[in-house]
Amino acid sequence: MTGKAAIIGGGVIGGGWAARFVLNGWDVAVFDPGPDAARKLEAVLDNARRALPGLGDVALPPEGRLTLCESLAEAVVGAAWIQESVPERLDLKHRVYAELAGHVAAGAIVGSSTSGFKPSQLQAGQALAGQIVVAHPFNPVYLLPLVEVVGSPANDAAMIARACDVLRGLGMRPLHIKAEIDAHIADRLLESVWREALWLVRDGIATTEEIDDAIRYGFGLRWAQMGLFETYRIAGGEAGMRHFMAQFGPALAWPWTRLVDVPELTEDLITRIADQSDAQSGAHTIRELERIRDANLVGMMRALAANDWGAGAVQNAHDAAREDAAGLVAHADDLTDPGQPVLTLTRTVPLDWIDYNGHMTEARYLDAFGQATDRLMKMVGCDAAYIASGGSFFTAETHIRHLDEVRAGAPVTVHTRVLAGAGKKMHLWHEMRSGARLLATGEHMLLHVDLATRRASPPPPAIAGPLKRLAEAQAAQPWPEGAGRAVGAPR
Ligand SMILES: NC(=O)C1=CN([C@@H]2O[C@H](COP(=O)(O)OP(=O)(O)OC[C@H]3O[C@@H](n4cnc5c(N)ncnc54)[C@H](O)[C@@H]3O)[C@@H](O)[C@H]2O)C=CC1
Ligand SMILES: C[N+](C)(C)CC(=O)CC(=O)[O-]
Repeated sequence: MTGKAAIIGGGVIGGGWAARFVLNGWDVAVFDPGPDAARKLEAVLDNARRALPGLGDVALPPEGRLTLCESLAEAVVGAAWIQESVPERLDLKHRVYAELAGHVAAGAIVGSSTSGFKPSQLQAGQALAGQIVVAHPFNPVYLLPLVEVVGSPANDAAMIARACDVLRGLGMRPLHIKAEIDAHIADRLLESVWREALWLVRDGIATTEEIDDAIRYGFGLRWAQMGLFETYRIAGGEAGMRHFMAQFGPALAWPWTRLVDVPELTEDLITRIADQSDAQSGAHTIRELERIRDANLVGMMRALAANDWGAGAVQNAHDAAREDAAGLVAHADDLTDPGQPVLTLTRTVPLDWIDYNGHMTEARYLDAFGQATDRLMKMVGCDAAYIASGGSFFTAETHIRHLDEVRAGAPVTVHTRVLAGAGKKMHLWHEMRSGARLLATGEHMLLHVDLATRRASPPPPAIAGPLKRLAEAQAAQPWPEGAGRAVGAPR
């Protein structure tokens, strides 16, 4: 699902929204009267282009068109989604909604990025009330999937469901919060940790860096993949959550937190925090820190995707929903021209595939060819259900030729030929390209295996049939240059 989105306010968050929409194929119009808006928007987009396209295993659609508009009215013409991302001031947000009222289409959704206002506060006195909904994202909006969606009685359920569908189409994870509350869910949690941290700095107990270390070397990593309660369930040992509650429940009555108290943000405290933060991170510009953060997030989220877990599972669902549009065919018998090499991979080189030479590292060629092999297996019927039933293919031999280099952010495809597919054997030939450039070839011999005995065995007809048909259809193609070759000079 694509269309046109209008972003009102193109700062940290509006810029992130613009990037998420545009990189998912939407046309985007931004209105921001700030003098520096165009430069800041480009800087966010540059970083987003570097990080997001490689996050998933399936290529994103071609980028939409991005326009910076002179007026709010111009930006919202024809927009199906308007995302208000102006500063966190209710009077300002109200002024924006009032101006939108004459220009927004009847079915359009007006999402607000507000960190803390309730939807009924945003909607109060507004002609567009029924169209306004909280859509609270997390920075960087182009990478993090969570978006808190909060409506009020003024919104009908179908509109909220439609809003969630649009957000899912952008690869996001809408969390529909059923009751209105100041600061929604996530900012309540963040605010409580922040308050506690401010006390620790104010009282001279820890520096900003020590507090960050306490998070990032420990529980921050746990939270990133399991959150709070699932983590504590495990901390209760085999007896689980009840035991955890019994052990740590009494601590709730002890002075472990100053949560109800807020330290006064005196000039002295602000200066202390700003100075400590400069000492901690001042060696990097904000844009450099964003790139470091993005590379870390991409690596972590791709690790989560490998386990189909949490934020990684959201990315996998987005990839799966995009397969058709990216030209990937589900089953070999559905190919329009099975005589041609089959598209088995179309993706962007992700940040975590790059090595010290500044190009895609050798192990990732095998990773990419492995993904292509997995798809070919699936296409001939060797899918997850079949593997769970006790059969699969094992790779017996691989020969990769590295012919040209490729850098992060480059689009790559793999097309695959079945050189032989009979009996227990499946002989594959992969060609990896970036555009017309041939980057690598991969030749792989696989054997069908009975997973109970771990021994080679002939595949059942449901797999042998499609594999044989594909091999026969491609047999007329000339033998690929380089196939069957040994490494090094002939002896
Ligand atoms: N910064 C963050 O970490 C997060 C912020 N938010 C929320 O997103 C919203 C925006 O915050 P940021 O992007 O951080 O602020 P920001 O200050 O980076 O950007 C706000 C932008 O709005 C523009 N602006 C001001 N008045 C405008 C108007 N009348 N029409 C159009 N544009 C106008 C400004 O020129 C500026 O570029 C706030 O509601 C905030 O609570 C939500 C999630 C995270
Ligand atoms: C600090 N903050 C309240 C603006 C944070 C958010 O709203 C969400 C985030 O990205 O952390």
